[in-house]
Amino acid sequence: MAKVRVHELAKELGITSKDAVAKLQELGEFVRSASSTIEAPVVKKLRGAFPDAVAKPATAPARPAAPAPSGPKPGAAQATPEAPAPETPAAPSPAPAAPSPAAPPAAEATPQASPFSGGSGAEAPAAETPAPQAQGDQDSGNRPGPRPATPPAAPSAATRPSGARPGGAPRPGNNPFAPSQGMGSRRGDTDRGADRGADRPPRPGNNPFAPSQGMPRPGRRDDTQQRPAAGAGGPRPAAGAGGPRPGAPRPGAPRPGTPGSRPTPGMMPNRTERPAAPGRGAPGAGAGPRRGPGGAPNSPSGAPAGGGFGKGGRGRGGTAGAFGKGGAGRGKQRKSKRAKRQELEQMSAPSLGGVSVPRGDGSSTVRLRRGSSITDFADKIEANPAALVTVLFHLGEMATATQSLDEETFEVLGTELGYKIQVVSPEDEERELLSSFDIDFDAELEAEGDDQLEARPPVVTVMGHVDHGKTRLLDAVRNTKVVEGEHGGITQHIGAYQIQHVHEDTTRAITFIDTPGHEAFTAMRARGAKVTDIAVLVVAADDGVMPQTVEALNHAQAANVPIVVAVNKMDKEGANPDKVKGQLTEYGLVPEEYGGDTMFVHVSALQGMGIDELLEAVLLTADAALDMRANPNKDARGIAIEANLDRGRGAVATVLVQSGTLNVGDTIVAGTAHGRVRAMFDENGDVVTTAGPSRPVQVLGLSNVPRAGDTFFVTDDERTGRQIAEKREAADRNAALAKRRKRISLEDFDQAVADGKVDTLNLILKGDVSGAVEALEDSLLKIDVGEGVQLRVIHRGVGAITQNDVNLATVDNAIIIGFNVKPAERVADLAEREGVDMRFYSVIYAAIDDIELALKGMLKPEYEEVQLGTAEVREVFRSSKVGNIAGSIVRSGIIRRNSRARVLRDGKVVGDNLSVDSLKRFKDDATEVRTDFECGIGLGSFNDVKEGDTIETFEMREKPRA
Ligand SMILES: Nc1nc2c(ncn2[C@@H]2O[C@H](COP(=O)(O)OP(=O)(O)OP(=O)(O)O)[C@@H](O)[C@H]2O)c(=O)[nH]1
Repeated sequence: MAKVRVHELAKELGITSKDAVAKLQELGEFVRSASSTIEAPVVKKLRGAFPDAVAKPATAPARPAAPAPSGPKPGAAQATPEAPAPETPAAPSPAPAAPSPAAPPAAEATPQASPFSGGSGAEAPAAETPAPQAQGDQDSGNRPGPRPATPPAAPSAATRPSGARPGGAPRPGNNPFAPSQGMGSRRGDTDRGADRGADRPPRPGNNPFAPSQGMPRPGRRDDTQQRPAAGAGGPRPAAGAGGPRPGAPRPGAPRPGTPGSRPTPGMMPNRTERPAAPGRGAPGAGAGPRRGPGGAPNSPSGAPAGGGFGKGGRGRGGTAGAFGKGGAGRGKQRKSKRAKRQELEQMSAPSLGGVSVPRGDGSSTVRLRRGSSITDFADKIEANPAALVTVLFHLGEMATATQSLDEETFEVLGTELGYKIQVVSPEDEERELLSSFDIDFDAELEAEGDDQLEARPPVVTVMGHVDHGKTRLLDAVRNTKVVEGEHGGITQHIGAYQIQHVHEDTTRAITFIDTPGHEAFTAMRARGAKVTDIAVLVVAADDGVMPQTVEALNHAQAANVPIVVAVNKMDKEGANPDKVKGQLTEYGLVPEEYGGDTMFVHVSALQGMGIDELLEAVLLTADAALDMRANPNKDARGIAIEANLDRGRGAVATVLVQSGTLNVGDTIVAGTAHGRVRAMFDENGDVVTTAGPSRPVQVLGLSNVPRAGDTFFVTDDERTGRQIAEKREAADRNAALAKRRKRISLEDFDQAVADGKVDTLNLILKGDVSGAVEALEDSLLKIDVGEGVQLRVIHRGVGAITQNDVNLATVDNAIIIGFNVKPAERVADLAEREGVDMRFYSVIYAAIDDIELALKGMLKPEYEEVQLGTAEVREVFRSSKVGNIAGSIVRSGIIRRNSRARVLRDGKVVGDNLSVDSLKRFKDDATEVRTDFECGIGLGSFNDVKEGDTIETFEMREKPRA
């Protein structure tokens, strides 16, 4: 005969299992739980201990003493207030009472069960534990209580064997868990069966833990419990029935292995109760609480059916859901962990604009190349680019994820997120690029000893105010020397030339950059190139110091270039060199006779007077202030001075060798151009085969045209040259994209001031006549600009807007005002590339108004509607896919895809604010269709188009002011 179980005996004796277990322990007999089997002598002992006990039939109705089980449960006491009801119904079944010694935790689990009843059970973690057996019956498990429960119930049944129920005498041979009876494999059934124990208690000998019955081994149960993936998504609840097992996480405590201090989603306030759910406890315990609360609503009588999941779907759902999670296998569980980790990360990240992005510690530096985009930045900090776009938007800047951004924008974003942004300077970028090819010019220079250096000619740039005679002076120098030289005459202009001058009985060479004005200087400086050793500042003696004179000297001084002043037009009447000297003293150029160190030379470019003195002064200044030496015995390095594309010869570049010697046949890379030097010419058009330091030569053989200021050097092979050129090109492209965003524009000037980016509105004024320019400047300077902001005209001039103006605007963040003048196309392109705002006016007051409004932050762009074309609808084709297509003929102008549109019928607007979403010529997509051509026009979701309608297309253009 099968051994009897404690609860069966308890029932027989009319006592609770708990009492039975307690008594047994008292008697010195150790039993693990109410479901433990006991030997005959022990049975006898227990019977002896309750001599008066009257055995009750197993089928007897639940004892009214039912509460007893819940009573002793410590957990019951802790049951959440909302869930008292469940406790009572739970009572009928003493099973959950789990008074068995093995189940002390169950007691605690009970209160934890209450959340089930609380309705949050949908995610009841309880389910996790029994999961192994849940195998796929998630659905049914999710359904409300009345449905037959799913099989994995076994574990719960295990700990609350139905036999424990009062009166639930085991029916021999009846195995409620047996699959053969259509129950055993379904968890709900088992639960129910357990609850229903009074009716169908498992017969003695029936082992609900038997793996053969699809139940988890007790041992496995623990395994399951230890699995961290709390199905409910919250922190693992205390091990269900087992209460907090040693080593098991406290309810609400972070999971082991998770960053303990960080909150988990499950710890969020609205979920705090969930962890208290028992589900993850030992199966039995889990069942207990579930049944407890559940019993009430569904089965007032405490009838088992649905009792265990009394709270209907919630309880069950929770169980099944948890089963589902747990039972769905490790894959699902892992996913859950991952999801949680992500959630955790999200929670620890700052949220701006509703998105979460990782935050830096304020000191971590992120290096970005010029022209980097949000995506590049996101890559570096492992963030979602879209989230960064949102953050930036909330910081008041709009950009797409792939749009190149300028340094300021990155700084704003970086500061917000706790990162220091370091946009690599062009020089650093170049250095990094070259170091990736094992080229380090700095180290090379340092390694050069004095013995390797040889004297080289100074390189001179002539600068000065417009019309003060720069060109004439350069010509004078060249002509004088050419006349004196052996050559028949200079045949071409190559951007630079070298002359020889006898100085203190030695013939010395001087190289002149033959590009008058600031152009070469500013353009090269803008690229970080230093070509000029000495600047000759030309000041017309009859005109004195003018704004561009000041600008020129400012540039030269900023570049640390010594200045020699050529006081020109000395032949003219009214020439007043002393006035010039006096004026320049104010700018730090003090003549030697006044005790300073600046050489002033009186010249007349027109008459060729004072040229030798000027050259003398240049050499003296060079000797005094500079170390004019370079190593000629190495591969050449230098700078491109100017370049052009020649029809017959291809790219022709004038380069100035700065150190080393350039030879025909060398492979060079100059900016984004590369190639082998096919031939070299000097300024006289003569072929040269070598060019040493400070020597300008024209070079043939480059792949394309380098820009003025691009550095060049000799590479070991063509491949290296090509690779460097390509990398530079990519970097330039990015940088150019970054600049597309306007540096500063009138519309956003107030914002720039508010952001502290600027405090001065720099203007460059260009006009058709000097009177207008002066009048404009006077009026502008009279504008009341308010506090904290300044208005500065950094340059004014007569004539078209030149590249030089744009370069100046680039350097000084200025806005160019054109009064009755426009820039040449290439200049406009340059301005576009450099992000320089240019504005054109023909009425002075309009310009003044705009500047005034900009300073007050009130200048906003105005748009006007410009009609593009009209089309007459001839036939409407209906398409379920793309909506109606208007087969039309263009009557005027053009119909352009994506332009705005409206539909007119008998002169009345029947559809407005539309856009030409699709445009076809026959079957082909078209960007635009011209007058008298037929086309198919799709107006998006607007389908109310009819034959005879007119489709009018237009676009909004920024209205020119003035
Ligand atoms: N009398 C006199 N006229 C001179 C002298 N140098 C230049 N000029 C005249 O001044 C005018 C301007 O000379 P440029 O050499 O074109 O002046 P610039 O500074 O190069 O002018 P931009 O190229 O417009 O900046 C010309 O008409 C010259 O003939 C000089 O020494 N004496």
